[in-house]
Amino acid sequence: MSRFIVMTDLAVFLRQRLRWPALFSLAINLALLAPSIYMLQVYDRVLVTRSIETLVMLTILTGVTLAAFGALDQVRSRLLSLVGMSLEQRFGPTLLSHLIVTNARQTTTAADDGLKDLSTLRNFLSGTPVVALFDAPWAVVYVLLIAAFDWRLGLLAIVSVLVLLWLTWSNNQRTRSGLDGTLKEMRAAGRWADRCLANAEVVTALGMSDTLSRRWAEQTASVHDRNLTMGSRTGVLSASTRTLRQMVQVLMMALGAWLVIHEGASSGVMLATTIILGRALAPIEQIIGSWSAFTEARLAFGRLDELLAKPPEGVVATTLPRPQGHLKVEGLTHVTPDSQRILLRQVSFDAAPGEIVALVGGSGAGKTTLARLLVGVLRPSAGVVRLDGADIRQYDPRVLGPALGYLPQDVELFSGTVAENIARFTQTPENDCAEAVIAAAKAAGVHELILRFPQGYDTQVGEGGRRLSGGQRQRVALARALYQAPAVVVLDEPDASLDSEGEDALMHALQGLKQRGTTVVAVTQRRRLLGVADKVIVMRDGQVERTATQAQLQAQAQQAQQSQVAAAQRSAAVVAHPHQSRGQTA
Ligand SMILES: Nc1ncnc2c1ncn2[C@@H]1O[C@H](COP(=O)(O)OP(=O)(O)OP(=O)(O)O)[C@@H](O)[C@H]1O
Repeated sequence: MSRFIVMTDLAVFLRQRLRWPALFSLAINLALLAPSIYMLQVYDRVLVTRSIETLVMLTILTGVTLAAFGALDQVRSRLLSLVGMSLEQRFGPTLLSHLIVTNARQTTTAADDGLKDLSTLRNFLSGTPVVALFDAPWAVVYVLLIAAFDWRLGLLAIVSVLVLLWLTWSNNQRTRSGLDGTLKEMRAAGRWADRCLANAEVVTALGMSDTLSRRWAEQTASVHDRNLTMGSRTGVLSASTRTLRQMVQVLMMALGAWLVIHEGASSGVMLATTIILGRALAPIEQIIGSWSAFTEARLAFGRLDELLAKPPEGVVATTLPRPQGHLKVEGLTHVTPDSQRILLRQVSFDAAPGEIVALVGGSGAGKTTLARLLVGVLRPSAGVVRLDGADIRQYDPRVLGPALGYLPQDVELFSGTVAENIARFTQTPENDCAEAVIAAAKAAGVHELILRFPQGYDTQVGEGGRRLSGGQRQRVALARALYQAPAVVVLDEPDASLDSEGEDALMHALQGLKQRGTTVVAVTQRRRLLGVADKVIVMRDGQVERTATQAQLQAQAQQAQQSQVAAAQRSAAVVAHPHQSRGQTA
């Protein structure tokens, strides 16, 4: 169905919420006619009748109307700010969830752009340019009013409005693509700076701050150049619009004066129509003056609308029960969405509850990619990951999330306490999850370590978990992966930063998972972990090179040991009886 027929949530929300400010604009624009009517009455009535009483009455009435205008204008601004705020509250969480998922799937390079778009739209709604947008349609009413006084004055007003509208349109055509490009480049430069700041540690240690800053300056310089060109174009247009408006008002006055002289029209009409025309043209002039704000808001709305129009991932009508952990991987292939590079090709294997599968292989073999596909972070280009027979995409994320444990290669914790991180931030005032948190920590063999922290489970881990050491972070993250006893646990190099105590704890944790019937898939390079694996999958260039069971591995190891022993015996025999050995060989 066409998107023009189906109004998206965002469009519906804005349409509903902007109704009130639009209604206030009606009252405000009516009130703004007061000075023109006042002038008309003073010239045509008060000065003719010389009635002070009428003058006082008219002045009081106009004063009251203008005071009402002031109050209404304030309320309208407040309403618009409220719309902006509620926009962020209403769509912020949905948008962030969308962005987290799209960022994890690597289908976008700009996760935070959506939130920036939302604040652009909010700022636009709270600013002055939007007011001009509400006032601009009133130009039609003002022009008709002028025409009601005299058709020639009306004609001049129509021509002036049309010329200004044409200038606005041509400005849009000329700056549109340029502004789009500049805004995109500005965002890319902003993201570059954000990455530099996020990696401040390595940037400082390696003395890269000057070179990276220079790269950022180069990126922004071209944007500034284009901004300058665009700004001067808009500036020229804005100045011509202002001049044109003044000239048109002079012309209006001149035509009015001509009508007064030749046709006996009232001088009140001449002044009133000039003021009304000024009112009609002001919002159009303002729109041209703040064109970049309009373009930014339009682009932000377009992007948000498109993003929010997509149904959120994982919405399923039939909720499947929590899986038991029967994992089956069928012909999994993954191609990067941007470069179309094949990272994984036709990978298949299965694992039963209580089995430990070790994924091994050289750097870049595709182990991490496979781990990401198993937990649904990446979506396969072909093939399927099944849990208890169902494609993992058929599960409601609220069911699948707690049933999965994932320890990524680069562990990041979130600012909060150790307990909050282990509980995946699910604590509520009614449920502090303490029992489940301690159970997970014990299962991960990290309980004692946490008790040694200054505030135990309530220790703040700092941004990204920086207040903990690499090994501590990894062990707390393992507890997070084991929170609420998931059915399947995927561990990407869980032993990477562990000391011998940590390794012992990990081995113990793996034995515990096995006993509890948890399915474990672990990427590893260490022999020790291979010792507890039921199955070892060797990967190479994104493909399964070989699969071996623990029995086969042990048989191989035994064979290797036997052949080593045999070789050693042969060498020993050669040393002891060199002539015999030579004779045998001959
Ligand atoms: N988003 C991406 N775009 C393009 N190539 C990618 C992307 N992610 C990973 N790769 C490439 O895919 C290949 C497999 O990467 P992966 O991280 O799965 O390897 P790995 O076996 O886990 O390696 P390591 O043991 O070094 O962590 C690598 O050659 C990597 O360069």
